Amino acid sequence: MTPPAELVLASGNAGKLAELRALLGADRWRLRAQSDFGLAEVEETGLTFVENALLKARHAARATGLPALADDSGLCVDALGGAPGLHSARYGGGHGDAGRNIARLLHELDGVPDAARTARFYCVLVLLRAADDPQPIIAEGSWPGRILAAPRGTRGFGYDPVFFDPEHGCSAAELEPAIKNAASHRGRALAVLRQRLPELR
Ligand SMILES: O=c1nc[nH]c2c1ncn2[C@H]1C[C@H](O)[C@@H](COP(=O)(O)OP(=O)(O)OP(=O)(O)O)O1
Ligand SMILES: [Mg+2]
Repeated sequence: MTPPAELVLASGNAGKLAELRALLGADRWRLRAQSDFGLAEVEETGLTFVENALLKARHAARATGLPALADDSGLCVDALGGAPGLHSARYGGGHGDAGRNIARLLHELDGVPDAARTARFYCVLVLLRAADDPQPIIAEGSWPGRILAAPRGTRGFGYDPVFFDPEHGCSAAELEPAIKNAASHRGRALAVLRQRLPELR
């Protein structure tokens, strides 16, 4: 039995690492956190989710010499013209401060009726087999829902407490991790990535 191949996750987000580890399974790939290598986060100067994910994957692959998987994702709210979108991590002013991000989102949506609070989580995954891989594998996934008036649930991370999943009738933060992974933008993107990379099947 060949040992699982090592893959560095080009992310500083513990919630993404946990979900991608669960989604990939430990038998075929050993997903290493970039923090294991003391890697600082790269500045996300891209104008699209794809560009940012490519930036992150290239940076981690170069620094570690390993194949790299990056995730750039965000919450796109229709009533806000798709915002916070690419800027989801810094929407509240800090970086990755879910409390401030949610507080600003609820403020911006104050008075907007339920029917007009539609949104979707969006995720782009990029896998590079090596830093100079000329054919990055790119996959995307989208999860439709709507924004609650107040947070519900304690599971997951980021905007999960205010993201209502109509299919399950609860917030993403009220879902068991395996159920969220089966429904989420990240789970859907990984399913597409698997189809494009035999080694992931
Ligand atoms: O399943 C999710 N459930 C809740 N919130 C989520 C999810 N997926 C992304 N998000 C939010 C978190 C962050 O505010 C932004 C991603 O920003 P994004 O730059 O891709 O991630 P990040 O800065 O947290 O870590 P990193 O860039 O190192 O991967 O969207
Ligand atoms: Mg980021």
